Amino acid sequence: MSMDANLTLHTDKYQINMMYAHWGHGTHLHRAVFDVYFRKLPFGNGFAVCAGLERIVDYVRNLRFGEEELAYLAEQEEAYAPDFLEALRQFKFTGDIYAVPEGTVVFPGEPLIRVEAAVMEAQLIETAVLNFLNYQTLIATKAARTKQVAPNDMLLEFGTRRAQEADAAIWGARAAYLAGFDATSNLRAGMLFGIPTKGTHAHAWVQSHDSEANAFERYAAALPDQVTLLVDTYDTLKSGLPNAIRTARWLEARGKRMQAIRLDSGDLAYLSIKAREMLDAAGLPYVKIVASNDLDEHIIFNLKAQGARIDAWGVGTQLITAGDQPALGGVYKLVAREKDGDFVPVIKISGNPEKVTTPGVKDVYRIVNQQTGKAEADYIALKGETDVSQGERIKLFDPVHPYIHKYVEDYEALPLLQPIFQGGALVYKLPTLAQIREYHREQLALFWPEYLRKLNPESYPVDLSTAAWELKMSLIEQHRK
Ligand SMILES: Nc1ncnc2c1ncn2[C@@H]1O[C@H](COP(=O)(O)OP(=O)(O)OP(=O)(O)O)[C@@H](O)[C@H]1O
Ligand SMILES: O=P(O)(O)OC[C@H]1O[C@H](OP(=O)(O)OP(=O)(O)O)[C@H](O)[C@@H]1O
Ligand SMILES: O=C(O)c1cccnc1
Repeated sequence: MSMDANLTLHTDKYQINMMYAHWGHGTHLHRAVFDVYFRKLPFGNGFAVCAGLERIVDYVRNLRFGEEELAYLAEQEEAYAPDFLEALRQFKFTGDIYAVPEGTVVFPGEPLIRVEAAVMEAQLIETAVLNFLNYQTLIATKAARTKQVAPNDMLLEFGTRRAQEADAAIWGARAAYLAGFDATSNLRAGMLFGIPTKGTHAHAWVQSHDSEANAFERYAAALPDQVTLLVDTYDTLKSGLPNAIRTARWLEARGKRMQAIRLDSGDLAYLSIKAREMLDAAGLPYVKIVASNDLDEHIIFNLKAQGARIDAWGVGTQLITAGDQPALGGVYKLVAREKDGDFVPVIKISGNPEKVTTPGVKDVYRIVNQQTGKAEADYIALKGETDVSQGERIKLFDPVHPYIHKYVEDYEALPLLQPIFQGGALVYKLPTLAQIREYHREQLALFWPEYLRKLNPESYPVDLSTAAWELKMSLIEQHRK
């Protein structure tokens, strides 16, 4: 079997089964509209950072059932009819996709992607779209939290060895970078995406020499412009620091400057403060201090509160695995379907009000106050509602407590969903990763700090238009009868 990625069968079997059943009944080309959204923010954060679109675009463009895929499907116990497999041979994505650009600050309950396509096409892509979007958005959000506690420090992504396999490592590195990390240790992520790469050395380098002093010197001799020395193999303050200081002097004598030392165990606050004193006393104020060792945003925040003198943070396991919450629960829900040539809205009812879907084909607008330049709410309107897109007075109300409301008129409505595919053709120019990173930074500036803070943030309003709300209520009512 070739491992070259044809991702077309990167889907749940039930999608193919539904496609087959639609095909058998002749409904496979009926159009359907699906929304992608998540219901709950991860990590107790006040926002999420949308990521995954670039991978989704690549996936959708390359959807094809090749011989290997078709032969495999032919073996399945479902006994799919040969004519169905022939139809799959012709398959391509011919639908429309709208999506929120990567780096956008997003909130629960709002569509991040809208797929309008033949139901067979829309169904096939559900699994992969969620797989990409959920993971990358989760890691970008975790990275944004880390960036928030160390906004002016260097953040290094070190997670590959602990990541949930290879794709997670590289796409996680990319997600971390777009949300504010400065570099990754993964060279392939660097090569594929243009992320800056950085590397120090491991304990193995020190252990593979007779002495730490000798190890440091030989490392400095080999890479004199990129010297960061790991000082904790034997005794950080008694051995690692003095040896590193000697190496820095050795480099100075050759006209070079040592970049940094790295601390990877022990009390990082205490050790960094002591190390800073020793480096400064040795006339080496330019030598920076890197720390690593199971770091996350909480430990970094704590270390800073303790006065740690750390300039750069290597963050691995907790970031790349989103250790404290390893999944985002983004869902893909049918909101409208074609019937007699028209779209009719559909709903999914649930005893849990959060799980009742919002029917209809919808757009999402970010309502930005013209006076303050800050976002006031996101506003979900039915496609074709013109008051919001034309900046007329709109009513903002809490969909859970609709009596809490206000009217706004002095606003700019920024549409969040952008056309990505139209009739199967890519119509979106993918931004560069540098542009996404910059855009993400600008996004944060749109929000009041109370929505962004790491602990107990205010919840940002995501509102429905009156028409969208009434449609939802009427479908709920209809199903109660
Ligand atoms: N001053 C500090 N305040 C809070 N947490 C800290 C502080 N210093 C280090 N930590 C964190 O505490 C944890 C310490 O891990 P652990 O108990 O395994 O100690 P260690 O120093 O790594 O020991 P080992 O030598 O076995 O690696 C790490 O997550 C580290 O980042
Ligand atoms: O702690 P994380 O946030 O996951 O960051 C990555 C970790 O990976 C390395 O340790 P490892 O013990 O794998 O190798 P080493 O011998 O280089 O320390 C490095 O020293 C970090 O501690
Ligand atoms: O360069 C480093 O120091 C590094 C890279 C990956 C994991 N831990 C450390």
